[in-house]
Amino acid sequence: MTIVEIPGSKSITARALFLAAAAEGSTVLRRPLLSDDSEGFAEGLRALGYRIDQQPGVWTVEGRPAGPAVAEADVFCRDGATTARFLPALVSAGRGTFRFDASAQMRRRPLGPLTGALRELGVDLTHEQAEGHHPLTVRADGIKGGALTLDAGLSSQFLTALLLTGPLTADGLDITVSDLVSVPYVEMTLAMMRRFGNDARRVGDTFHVPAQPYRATDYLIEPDASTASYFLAAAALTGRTVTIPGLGSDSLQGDIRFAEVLRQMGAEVSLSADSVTVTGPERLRGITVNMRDISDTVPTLAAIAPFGDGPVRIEDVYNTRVKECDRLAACEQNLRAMGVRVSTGRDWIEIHPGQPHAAAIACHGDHRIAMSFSVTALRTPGGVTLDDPACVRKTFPGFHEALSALRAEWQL
Ligand SMILES: O=C(O)C1=C[C@@H](OP(=O)(O)O)[C@@H](O)[C@H](O)C1
Ligand SMILES: C=C(OP(=O)(O)O)C(=O)O
Repeated sequence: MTIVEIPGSKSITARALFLAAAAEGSTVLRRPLLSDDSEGFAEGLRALGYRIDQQPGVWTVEGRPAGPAVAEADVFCRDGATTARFLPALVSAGRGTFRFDASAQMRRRPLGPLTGALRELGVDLTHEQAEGHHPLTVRADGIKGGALTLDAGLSSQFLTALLLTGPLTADGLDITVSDLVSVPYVEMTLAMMRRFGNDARRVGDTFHVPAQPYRATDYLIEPDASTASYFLAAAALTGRTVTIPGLGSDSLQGDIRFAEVLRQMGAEVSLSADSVTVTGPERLRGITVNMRDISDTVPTLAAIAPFGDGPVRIEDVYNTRVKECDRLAACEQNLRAMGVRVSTGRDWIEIHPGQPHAAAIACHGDHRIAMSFSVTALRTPGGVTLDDPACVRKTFPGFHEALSALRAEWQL
């Protein structure tokens, strides 16, 4: 049995930073993620005048319920969609002129439903180039609040940004959503808002957010369940056993359900409140699975799918086409390059059984493509080469070292 320590959750770290910045008092965050996304989020807050003390394993954030400490700022959001979507909403509830830009990759990703909603709430927001994309400028003068509608079919992060901001408005928000994807991330948002003292709740398709101030707290960040998926998949693929401590049925992260997907494929899975263990079967089974709730693990599943005894079909994942890259297209391209038969439609991918051969993998600057196909390499004679191995820094800079340690232990 191999124990793998997984770094902190990207999504929980981003929310915790937002909530701590907006809370009355000083918040202690334990075991935050150290990666490009989380560093970028913290750097963005600092540019807005928030004070964050970063010690190894412990970040302390001085909250400012009234909003940014500066009247003007320029924030670069790197590749992080949580930074690029949550921070413009945060500043909108404050006062001042704030410009946001992001990497070329992030500039391509959608923002329109969120900026449209902020405008509906009276926020003066202008896009500098393409409508609905970075760069943008917010001239903020507080938000009164009220009712609004939101299309969350491309990303749940639009809703999370508004939910997190709701308590900072004068009257609170009532947000009615359509076509919501990635529901577990919204449940995570509500659960974390509760931990910081706000009783936002969902009734049907409407989210009610009272203007109830956030209070500082002491918050322990869980290991990242999407990152865990690569190590659980590695066990499933090689017939080994991997245990991940700190991540189990009590997790706030929907992606822990990836273990259930592996169970359907024949792996032995045991889940306690705070750990998960996966043992790979003799032969993986082909399955059909809807991954709308856990779409960050689509590339992980696609990468081990050729080793099934029948086709693996992944459905209802259109929005994986607007992530760091078009992930259905990237999975299709790379599996084909390895000689695997694969087909895709608007919101699905189907992968047929076959032994992959060595190939050069096009990462498209996407950490999940790089990490997923590194797992395929464990059972690919000749392995793979990645055109951009460093792109894993977005969520797990130490990924390659961690996977090499597994290889060494398993003598692969
Ligand atoms: O809110 C979050 O922290 C996230 C929500 C999901 O995005 P979508 O809602 O765009 O699917 C997920 O893919 C992303 O990695 C993190
Ligand atoms: C989609 C992802 O990130 P982001 O927060 O940039 O959307 C991801 O980490 O897979």
